[in-house]
Amino acid sequence: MAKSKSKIIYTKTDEAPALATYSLLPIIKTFASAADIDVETADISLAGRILANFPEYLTEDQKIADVLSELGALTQAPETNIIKLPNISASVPQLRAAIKELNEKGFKVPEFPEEPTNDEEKSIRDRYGKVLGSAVNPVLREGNSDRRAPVAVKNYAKKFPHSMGAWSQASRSHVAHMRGGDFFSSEKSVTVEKAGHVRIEFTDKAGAKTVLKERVNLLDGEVIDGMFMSKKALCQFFEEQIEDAKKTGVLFSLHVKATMMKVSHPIVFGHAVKVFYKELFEKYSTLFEELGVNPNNGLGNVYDKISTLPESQRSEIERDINACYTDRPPLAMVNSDKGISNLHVPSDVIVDASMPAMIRSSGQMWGPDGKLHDTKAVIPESTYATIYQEVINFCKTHGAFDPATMGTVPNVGLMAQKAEEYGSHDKTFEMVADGHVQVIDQDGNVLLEHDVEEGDIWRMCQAKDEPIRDWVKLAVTRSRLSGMPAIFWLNPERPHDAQLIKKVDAYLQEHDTDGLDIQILPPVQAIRYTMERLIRGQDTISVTGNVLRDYLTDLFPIMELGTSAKMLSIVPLMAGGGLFETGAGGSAPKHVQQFVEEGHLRWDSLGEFLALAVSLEDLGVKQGNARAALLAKTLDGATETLLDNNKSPLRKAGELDNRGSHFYLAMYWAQALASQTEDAELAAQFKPLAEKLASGEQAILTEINATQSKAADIGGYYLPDDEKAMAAMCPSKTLNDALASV
Ligand SMILES: NC(=O)C1=CN([C@@H]2O[C@H](COP(=O)(O)OP(=O)(O)OC[C@H]3O[C@@H](n4cnc5c(N)ncnc54)[C@H](OP(=O)(O)O)[C@@H]3O)[C@@H](O)[C@H]2O)C=CC1
Ligand SMILES: O=C(O)CCC(=O)C(=O)O
Ligand SMILES: [Mg+2]
Repeated sequence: MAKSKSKIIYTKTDEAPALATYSLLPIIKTFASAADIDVETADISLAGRILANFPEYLTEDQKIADVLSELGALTQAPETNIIKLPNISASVPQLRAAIKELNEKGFKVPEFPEEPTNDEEKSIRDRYGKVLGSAVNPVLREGNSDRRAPVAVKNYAKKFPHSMGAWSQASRSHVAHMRGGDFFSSEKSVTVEKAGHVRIEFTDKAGAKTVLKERVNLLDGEVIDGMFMSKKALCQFFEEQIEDAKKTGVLFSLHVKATMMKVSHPIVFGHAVKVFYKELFEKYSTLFEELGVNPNNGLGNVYDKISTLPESQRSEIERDINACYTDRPPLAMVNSDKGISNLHVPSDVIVDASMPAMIRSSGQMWGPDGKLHDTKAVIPESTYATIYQEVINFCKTHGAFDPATMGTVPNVGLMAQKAEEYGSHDKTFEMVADGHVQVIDQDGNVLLEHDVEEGDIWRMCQAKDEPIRDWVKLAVTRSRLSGMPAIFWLNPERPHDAQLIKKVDAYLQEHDTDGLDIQILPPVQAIRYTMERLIRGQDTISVTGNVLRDYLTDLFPIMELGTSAKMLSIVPLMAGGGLFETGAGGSAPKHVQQFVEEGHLRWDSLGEFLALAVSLEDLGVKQGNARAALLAKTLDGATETLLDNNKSPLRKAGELDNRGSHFYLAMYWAQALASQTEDAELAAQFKPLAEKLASGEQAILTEINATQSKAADIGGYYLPDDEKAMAAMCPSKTLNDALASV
């Protein structure tokens, strides 16, 4: 029987990585075809996902398949090999902007009904709910997370350390979190022995019952948690922190994850907006109600909604917005030139990336005056906020970390099957009245319960047993392979962690841990221990739940490497396949802005190079494709050469950018293939390309440079025009012709 072709699925996403793909994919396809590998693209962009969910609004030729669901199904097949680039986890303002662009391009998808008034609108709202926020990653991540800095990348960072802002002991920057009334203080957790199901029920003060969720299926040994955040405590906390920032003269900044925690965090964000602009929301409560202002979408939503009002009324409101600032502390700014603050939209400041960026800049953020200032970083939920204060304390005592000498902190993260908080969205509810929430099993036993008040955010989380077992195994495997200690960041005083610790203790027995240093420490101690080692150049694996996975895989890489985009980010799928994520960062919206204005894309595709190499290696091992293995080896060599020769993109127009960097990768890869001796046929195939690229170097760079320092037209933001984007991203005829000749 003929051996079936190997296949890599390469995702088409959004913003900077999508732009980079126009330039990188032709190179990847050229090389992969030599090993008989099909590289198939899969559109999981925000625009693509909107179109796939509303076929009946589209003409026949506008319809596209629901690729995300197809990929989700494929994660269960052992031969699956997916390269996943970062995508937009859309906030409501982003979703609206994408819908508007699609409408303008003739795709008649419906408006997003924020407050549906009839069944049809409700159904549209629900369907958009599947597109909103972090809607891709949880579908594809059917395995746990293995994120680390490859040795070559780490060595490069040590040799050419990026800048780190100095820390002063006099810094007044700090983290503020709640001391009560948050999820941490109300968490309850149980492990269910046998598979079954639960329902979530709310009973109001008058005894009337509402079923919040009819059925949640549970597997043997599943850990479930219930918890809530008190609206009163949260708003009081915001009030106190705003006052304190004003009194002490530091910037006020809010760090949440409204994109990934797509139900609970927009509500938290909205309360911050309402408290900060209290006088405004009080004075205009009726008008804002009529206009449909939703503070959960930020102050930007107020500006949007009042834009239709007559000039005089609008300027009065704008004056009142400005008046709020006199009694309030200065806000941390996203763009001080344009007056965009931290509270403008919920997707501009995302805690995983924003806190490390602040720590890297001496604990400071940009103020309204366009200067850096000490900052109060408000992270309401205390469960994980405490680790950032530890980092700040550490930097104040020891100074900034030094990328030239510091060790590394890889992460093994519990992530599979929507583990923990990041899978809680369909079980998160904003309480409509005071009352009582219960989680009741199939036999009528109450497993979890809480007294709640109107406006509280209640949620249930799940962590399944098999993923936990697989996570423990991955931690042991990584510790064995790397020789590094592995620390489970679990707090015995936290109910959920106490359940996990029992399982970790039990599952560790299934492995040979002789000679390994495996410990369980609460997060605050774990980070202290890790940092003490880190400044001595020692490496420590963090083994964490899903939220800390997210936080730490930006925090440490941003300090160690300058960006988390340079991480190897592997998800060994539990069904046997592989999901290879390209770094741990996001889709870098600022880079697109620069490309469109200046024709320079500073996006570094190193994450893509690394992911491609492990994806090829996986095909080599699992499908016995020797040429794939050779491509992997030579690609790794080419990436190292690229780093050694400093051919990563630089920041300014006129310097080497993403496209130029891709050219160098292609040249080094072709040269590595041409000079290897394991496969003479392959060497002969790539020799002419290697020669053409080497002799064409100046011409290629000149052709790319000619497009720099001027605006680039990509024909759209959420749905770029393929032809225009391709032309903008592949401007070198010499390079295009050379690739086509293979
Ligand atoms: N896996 C996924 O799908 C993920 C998706 N996201 C989504 O991405 C979007 C943006 O998120 P945000 O929090 O701003 O985080 P990003 O990681 O996208 O951006 C923060 C900064 O990190 C730097 N950066 C990130 N990637 C690269 C790269 N490849 N090369 C060079 N620099 C890079 C850039 O710094 P500088 O500007 O200094 O160059 C960038 O401005 C959001 O929609 C978010 O939901 C976020 C995380 C993961
Ligand atoms: O899915 C998302 O919204 C972000 C994912 C992320 O930040 C991560 O995996 O590190
Ligand atoms: Mg992250």
